[in-house]
Amino acid sequence: MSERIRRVALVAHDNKKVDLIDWADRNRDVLADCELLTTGTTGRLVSERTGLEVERFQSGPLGGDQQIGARIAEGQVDLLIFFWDPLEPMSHDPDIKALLRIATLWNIPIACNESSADFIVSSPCFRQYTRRKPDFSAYRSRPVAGTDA
Ligand SMILES: O=C(CO)COP(=O)(O)O
Repeated sequence: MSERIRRVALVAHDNKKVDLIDWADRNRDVLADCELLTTGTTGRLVSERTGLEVERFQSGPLGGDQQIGARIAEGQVDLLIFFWDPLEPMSHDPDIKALLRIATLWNIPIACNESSADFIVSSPCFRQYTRRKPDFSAYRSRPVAGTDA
């Protein structure tokens, strides 16, 4: 069944927030048609600038990346736009890696900068796409030495 990108997670580090809110403003019409999930400060800035409604989680350092990662694992996110900062070390680096890892694992499209975000929203796949959902059934029931007969 073909689907459209509907649930979009928006996250940006402080040095990239201006880039993200400018991008969101430029793509306001596209995003108005989507459910937006955001980390705390990013969400406040996006909604202040665009007037769009967003579902805001905790700020990244307080667990917001993990909350979005959990939504991805639950199959509730279609696209991750995450303008992370490649020049600054972050206190919550493990959470950032985890978010990027879980999005990769679940085959979610990820844009880490403006150019990639532009490519994704202008792609025909944005409107109609069948994302292959990975099959992890082997992980749910794999045999573990010493525990299985
Ligand atoms: O730190 C973040 C992502 O790792 C973003 O968090 P904020 O949107 O709360 O600044």
